[in-house]
Amino acid sequence: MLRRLHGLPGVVLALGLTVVAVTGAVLSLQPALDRAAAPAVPAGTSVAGLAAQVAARHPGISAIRQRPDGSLTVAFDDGDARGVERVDPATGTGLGPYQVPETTRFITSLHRSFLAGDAGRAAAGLGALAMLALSVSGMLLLARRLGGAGALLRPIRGTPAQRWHGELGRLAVAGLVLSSLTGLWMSAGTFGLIPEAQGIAPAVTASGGTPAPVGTLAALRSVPLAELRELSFPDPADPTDIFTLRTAAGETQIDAATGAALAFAPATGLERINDLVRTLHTGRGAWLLGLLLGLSSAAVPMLGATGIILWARRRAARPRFTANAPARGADTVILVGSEGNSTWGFAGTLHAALTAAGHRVHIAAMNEVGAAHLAADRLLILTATYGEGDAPASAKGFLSRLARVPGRPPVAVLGFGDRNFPHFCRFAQEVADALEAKGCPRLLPLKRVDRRSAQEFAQWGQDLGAVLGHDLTLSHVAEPPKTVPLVLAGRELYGEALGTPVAILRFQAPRDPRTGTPGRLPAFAAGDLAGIVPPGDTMPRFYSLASSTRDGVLEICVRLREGGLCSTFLHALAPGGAINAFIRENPAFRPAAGRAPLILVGAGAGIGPLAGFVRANAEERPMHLYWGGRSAASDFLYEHELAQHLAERRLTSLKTAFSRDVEGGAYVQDRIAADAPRLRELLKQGAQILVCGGRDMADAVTRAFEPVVRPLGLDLATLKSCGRYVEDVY
Ligand SMILES: Cc1cc2nc3c(=O)[nH]c(=O)nc-3n(C[C@H](O)[C@H](O)[C@H](O)COP(=O)(O)O)c2cc1C
Repeated sequence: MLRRLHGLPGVVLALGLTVVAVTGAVLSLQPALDRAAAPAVPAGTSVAGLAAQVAARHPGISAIRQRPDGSLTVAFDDGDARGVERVDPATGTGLGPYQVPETTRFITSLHRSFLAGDAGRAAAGLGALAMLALSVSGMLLLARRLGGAGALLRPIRGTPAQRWHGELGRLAVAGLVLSSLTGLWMSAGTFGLIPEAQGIAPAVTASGGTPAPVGTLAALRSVPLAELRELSFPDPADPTDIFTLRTAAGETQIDAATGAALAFAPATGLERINDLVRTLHTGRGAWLLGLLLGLSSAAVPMLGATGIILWARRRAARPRFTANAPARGADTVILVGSEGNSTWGFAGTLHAALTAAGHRVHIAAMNEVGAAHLAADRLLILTATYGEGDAPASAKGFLSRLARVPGRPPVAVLGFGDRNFPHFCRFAQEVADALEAKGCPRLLPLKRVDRRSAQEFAQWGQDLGAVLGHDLTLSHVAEPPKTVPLVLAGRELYGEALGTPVAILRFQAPRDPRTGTPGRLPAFAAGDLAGIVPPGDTMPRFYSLASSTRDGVLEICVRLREGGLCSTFLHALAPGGAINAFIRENPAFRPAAGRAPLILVGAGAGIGPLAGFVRANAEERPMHLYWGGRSAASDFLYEHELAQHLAERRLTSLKTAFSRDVEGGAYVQDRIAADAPRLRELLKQGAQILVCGGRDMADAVTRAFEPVVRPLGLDLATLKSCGRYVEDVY
């Protein structure tokens, strides 16, 4: 719901809001410029003093105004000359005619009404309402993503578009909320939705005597010039007319002959609110606030652009289902937890089979769980597991939402995972436990599907059919991922002497056969994953990328595994040989933004993405690499490149450990333990730790880091939860 409120309306309104925000940002400069240009109002000058000086030059003076930026203007009609003139507050001398530049007038009109009169003014008012809704829903979404309102200042992880959108959003949100609230108030005033602010001045009777010189009037002599808002002069032809003086406190009517204050109408509460709202919206009279509001508004085009990218990506990734029954009234609800979309494919097969069997079936992402889903006759949950047994993207918010949603339908949970991971289907287990704790009866025991096995899925379908009392045949044919062809451009082989060959493979896009021009690589960054489908199989294998598109090659490190279909295929590939691959973004495994030091830890082929991070470090951010191999002579991957990076300061320090070397015989975790004091110093500076390699190495490294971080009052769980300890483990 929240995402729907934020997503599509944001995209639709992006252009209109950009116009309002950019013009607002330009106008916000005005108060600071005006303030710099306006002559200072000298202390000790009274309204009477200035009025006398100006009246001496302009016998037909009708009003003096002090504008919010502090400048003074005089309206006059002297018979031969008339107009509005700026005056020096110290001497009352004229500073030239007052006029708003044509460009400012144009920008103001664009800002207030899109140059379209009342209809445009109404649209701008609705725009302010939309901006308010987008700001609030955006912050709620960010809080949900970062782990609650208390976590709103945590580092934001994800793709560049996600990071920019989140960072800019939280920087600008206060200014945008203030601008939109005050803009809404002013719009409501324009359309008469707020009652008249002005108090009613009491009826007074002037003495009718001969007007005294304005400089002598007591009620004007007692008011400092700095407090003046406006002084209206009496009509010289009407002896009963009076002076009207407006200050922030209210309106005073003054006898032109005696100089006595005849009546005082204090400013109403509404007038004071209007004044405050105008100041808070325009920054006039508060130039610094104006600039801050302007900066917030200037973020809107970028927020719009990154928002559109995020929305389009989410839309493209969302699977489509024909005949999805509405959630309300569905007898069966399928909720899906997926990151790479394959689980959606299985869920689609299940949806179609159940619908064909006569059920009303609704399918949705686990993150969307709501009361209508839990009101169904039965709930079927299909979910993948990632990382340390974590939730996939479409299920990240499920457990926290589940606790708040009422309803206890009978459930069956089907986990999708990979037995090669130590936490096989751990998230599915957590979901099943949470549902049981909530009191949902179990329709079927938790079932785990290994590596997308169509047979295991079909078996579960039979079990489900037995419970439902009808046949349920689930024949799922996985949709192959969209791959691009790549050709091997170069290879380096290490570790042969040890019987554990590791190859660095560099691929390029094939050349155009007609023109011979090099093809374009897909977009990727070091640390993302390349999915490679070996010939004769449908299951992709994932390899961490050691390069980014900018390097002009797709580079991976592959260890030859005994009986491994894909690694055998890749090691046998000759230069010019072709593969089919696709990119899976891996935003969780990237250096955090900023200049805090990075501690990179890896072993064997796990050096790939770490070498990629170092290679991309042109800005010489402190990077410390700990890497473990078997033998310095045989499998020191990237040896020469790393030496060059050290010389160029892309790499700050390198510590290696070789397990098979006679004098060394050490592992990477030994280097961590030995370097504890230095690592503690780096962690005090906010260092982030990135670990890549096999599961056993990663566990040993975790154990080695525990005593390193403990004296700092830290623990690895905390570092992991805020993205300062991230792993890419296989
Ligand atoms: C980076 C990565 C991490 C994974 N971590 C686990 C894990 O910890 N436990 C597990 O059982 N499966 C793990 N898997 C396997 C996925 O859960 C499995 O491939 C699943 O079918 C993916 O479904 P999806 O395409 O819908 O996201 C992981 C896969 C990848 C690519």
